[in-house]
Amino acid sequence: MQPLLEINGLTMDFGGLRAVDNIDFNIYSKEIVALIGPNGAGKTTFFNCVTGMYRPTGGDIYVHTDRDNKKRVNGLKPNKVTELGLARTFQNIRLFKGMTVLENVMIGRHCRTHANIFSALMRNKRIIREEYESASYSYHILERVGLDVFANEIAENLPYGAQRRLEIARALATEPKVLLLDEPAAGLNPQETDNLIDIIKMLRDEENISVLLIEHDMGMVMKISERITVMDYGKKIAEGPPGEIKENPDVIKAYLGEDIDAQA
Ligand SMILES: Nc1ncnc2c1ncn2[C@@H]1O[C@H](COP(=O)(O)OP(=O)(O)OP(=O)(O)O)[C@@H](O)[C@H]1O
Repeated sequence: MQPLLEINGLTMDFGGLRAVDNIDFNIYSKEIVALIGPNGAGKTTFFNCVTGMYRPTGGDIYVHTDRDNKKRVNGLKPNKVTELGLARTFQNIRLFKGMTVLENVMIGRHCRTHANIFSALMRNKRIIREEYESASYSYHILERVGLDVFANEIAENLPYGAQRRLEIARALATEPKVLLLDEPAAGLNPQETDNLIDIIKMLRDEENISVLLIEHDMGMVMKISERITVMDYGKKIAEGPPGEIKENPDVIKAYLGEDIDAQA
């Protein structure tokens, strides 16, 4: 089976610091995979390389566009990476706070429409139709993540947990094949975390989206992941199903006595 995302020997140096060290990683259709590791292990740098925020110093990143074709992602701008089907959220919420919830999702939709500054000024028939389609598609996404009731609210007035879901909705508007979530459960209460787990599973089961998440909430990681990749000091130190990872001596050592089993 072809992976959706194929990464070989990914390496990222910041001066003398090797933040990501020769990582191989694949994600396949309809998978939920967690990327874990202690603080500073290189997880966010890995995301930044994959999504075009950083140009890796070594290795190859490919998106399989169909059965026989793959496109090299290294060095592409973030918007081009998004067009290839990779979307992400960030550790810190990055919404357009003064805009409505629906408008925030419509902005995410932009990479799938043809609007530009000139066509928007002209407001020809095609643009008006596209705007309408973008609004109704975005509203549908809000329904999927349970935010449709807030569609016309200003984003910054939403409760924190709903703002986190809105970030996911905005990423979904780009029609990703793989969704990369950077600490999606940070700051959520247990009920909100359970709700997030349901949303992620729904995306896999009903929208055929694969999800790669960085997460420190081990309870969530163990509940949701089919596979876990563990990084430490930039290297991949383990990979496997949750049951194996919990028992892996290298992983236990990397967490320096943090009892990942007890947190699960
Ligand atoms: N832009 C940068 N310039 C220089 N060093 C960086 C840069 N970004 C990250 N680093 C360093 O790279 C290493 C990996 O950082 P990274 O943020 O990727 O870790 P992480 O696993 O995501 O950590 P956390 O779980 O705390 O978010 C750290 O030593 C960090 O200080």
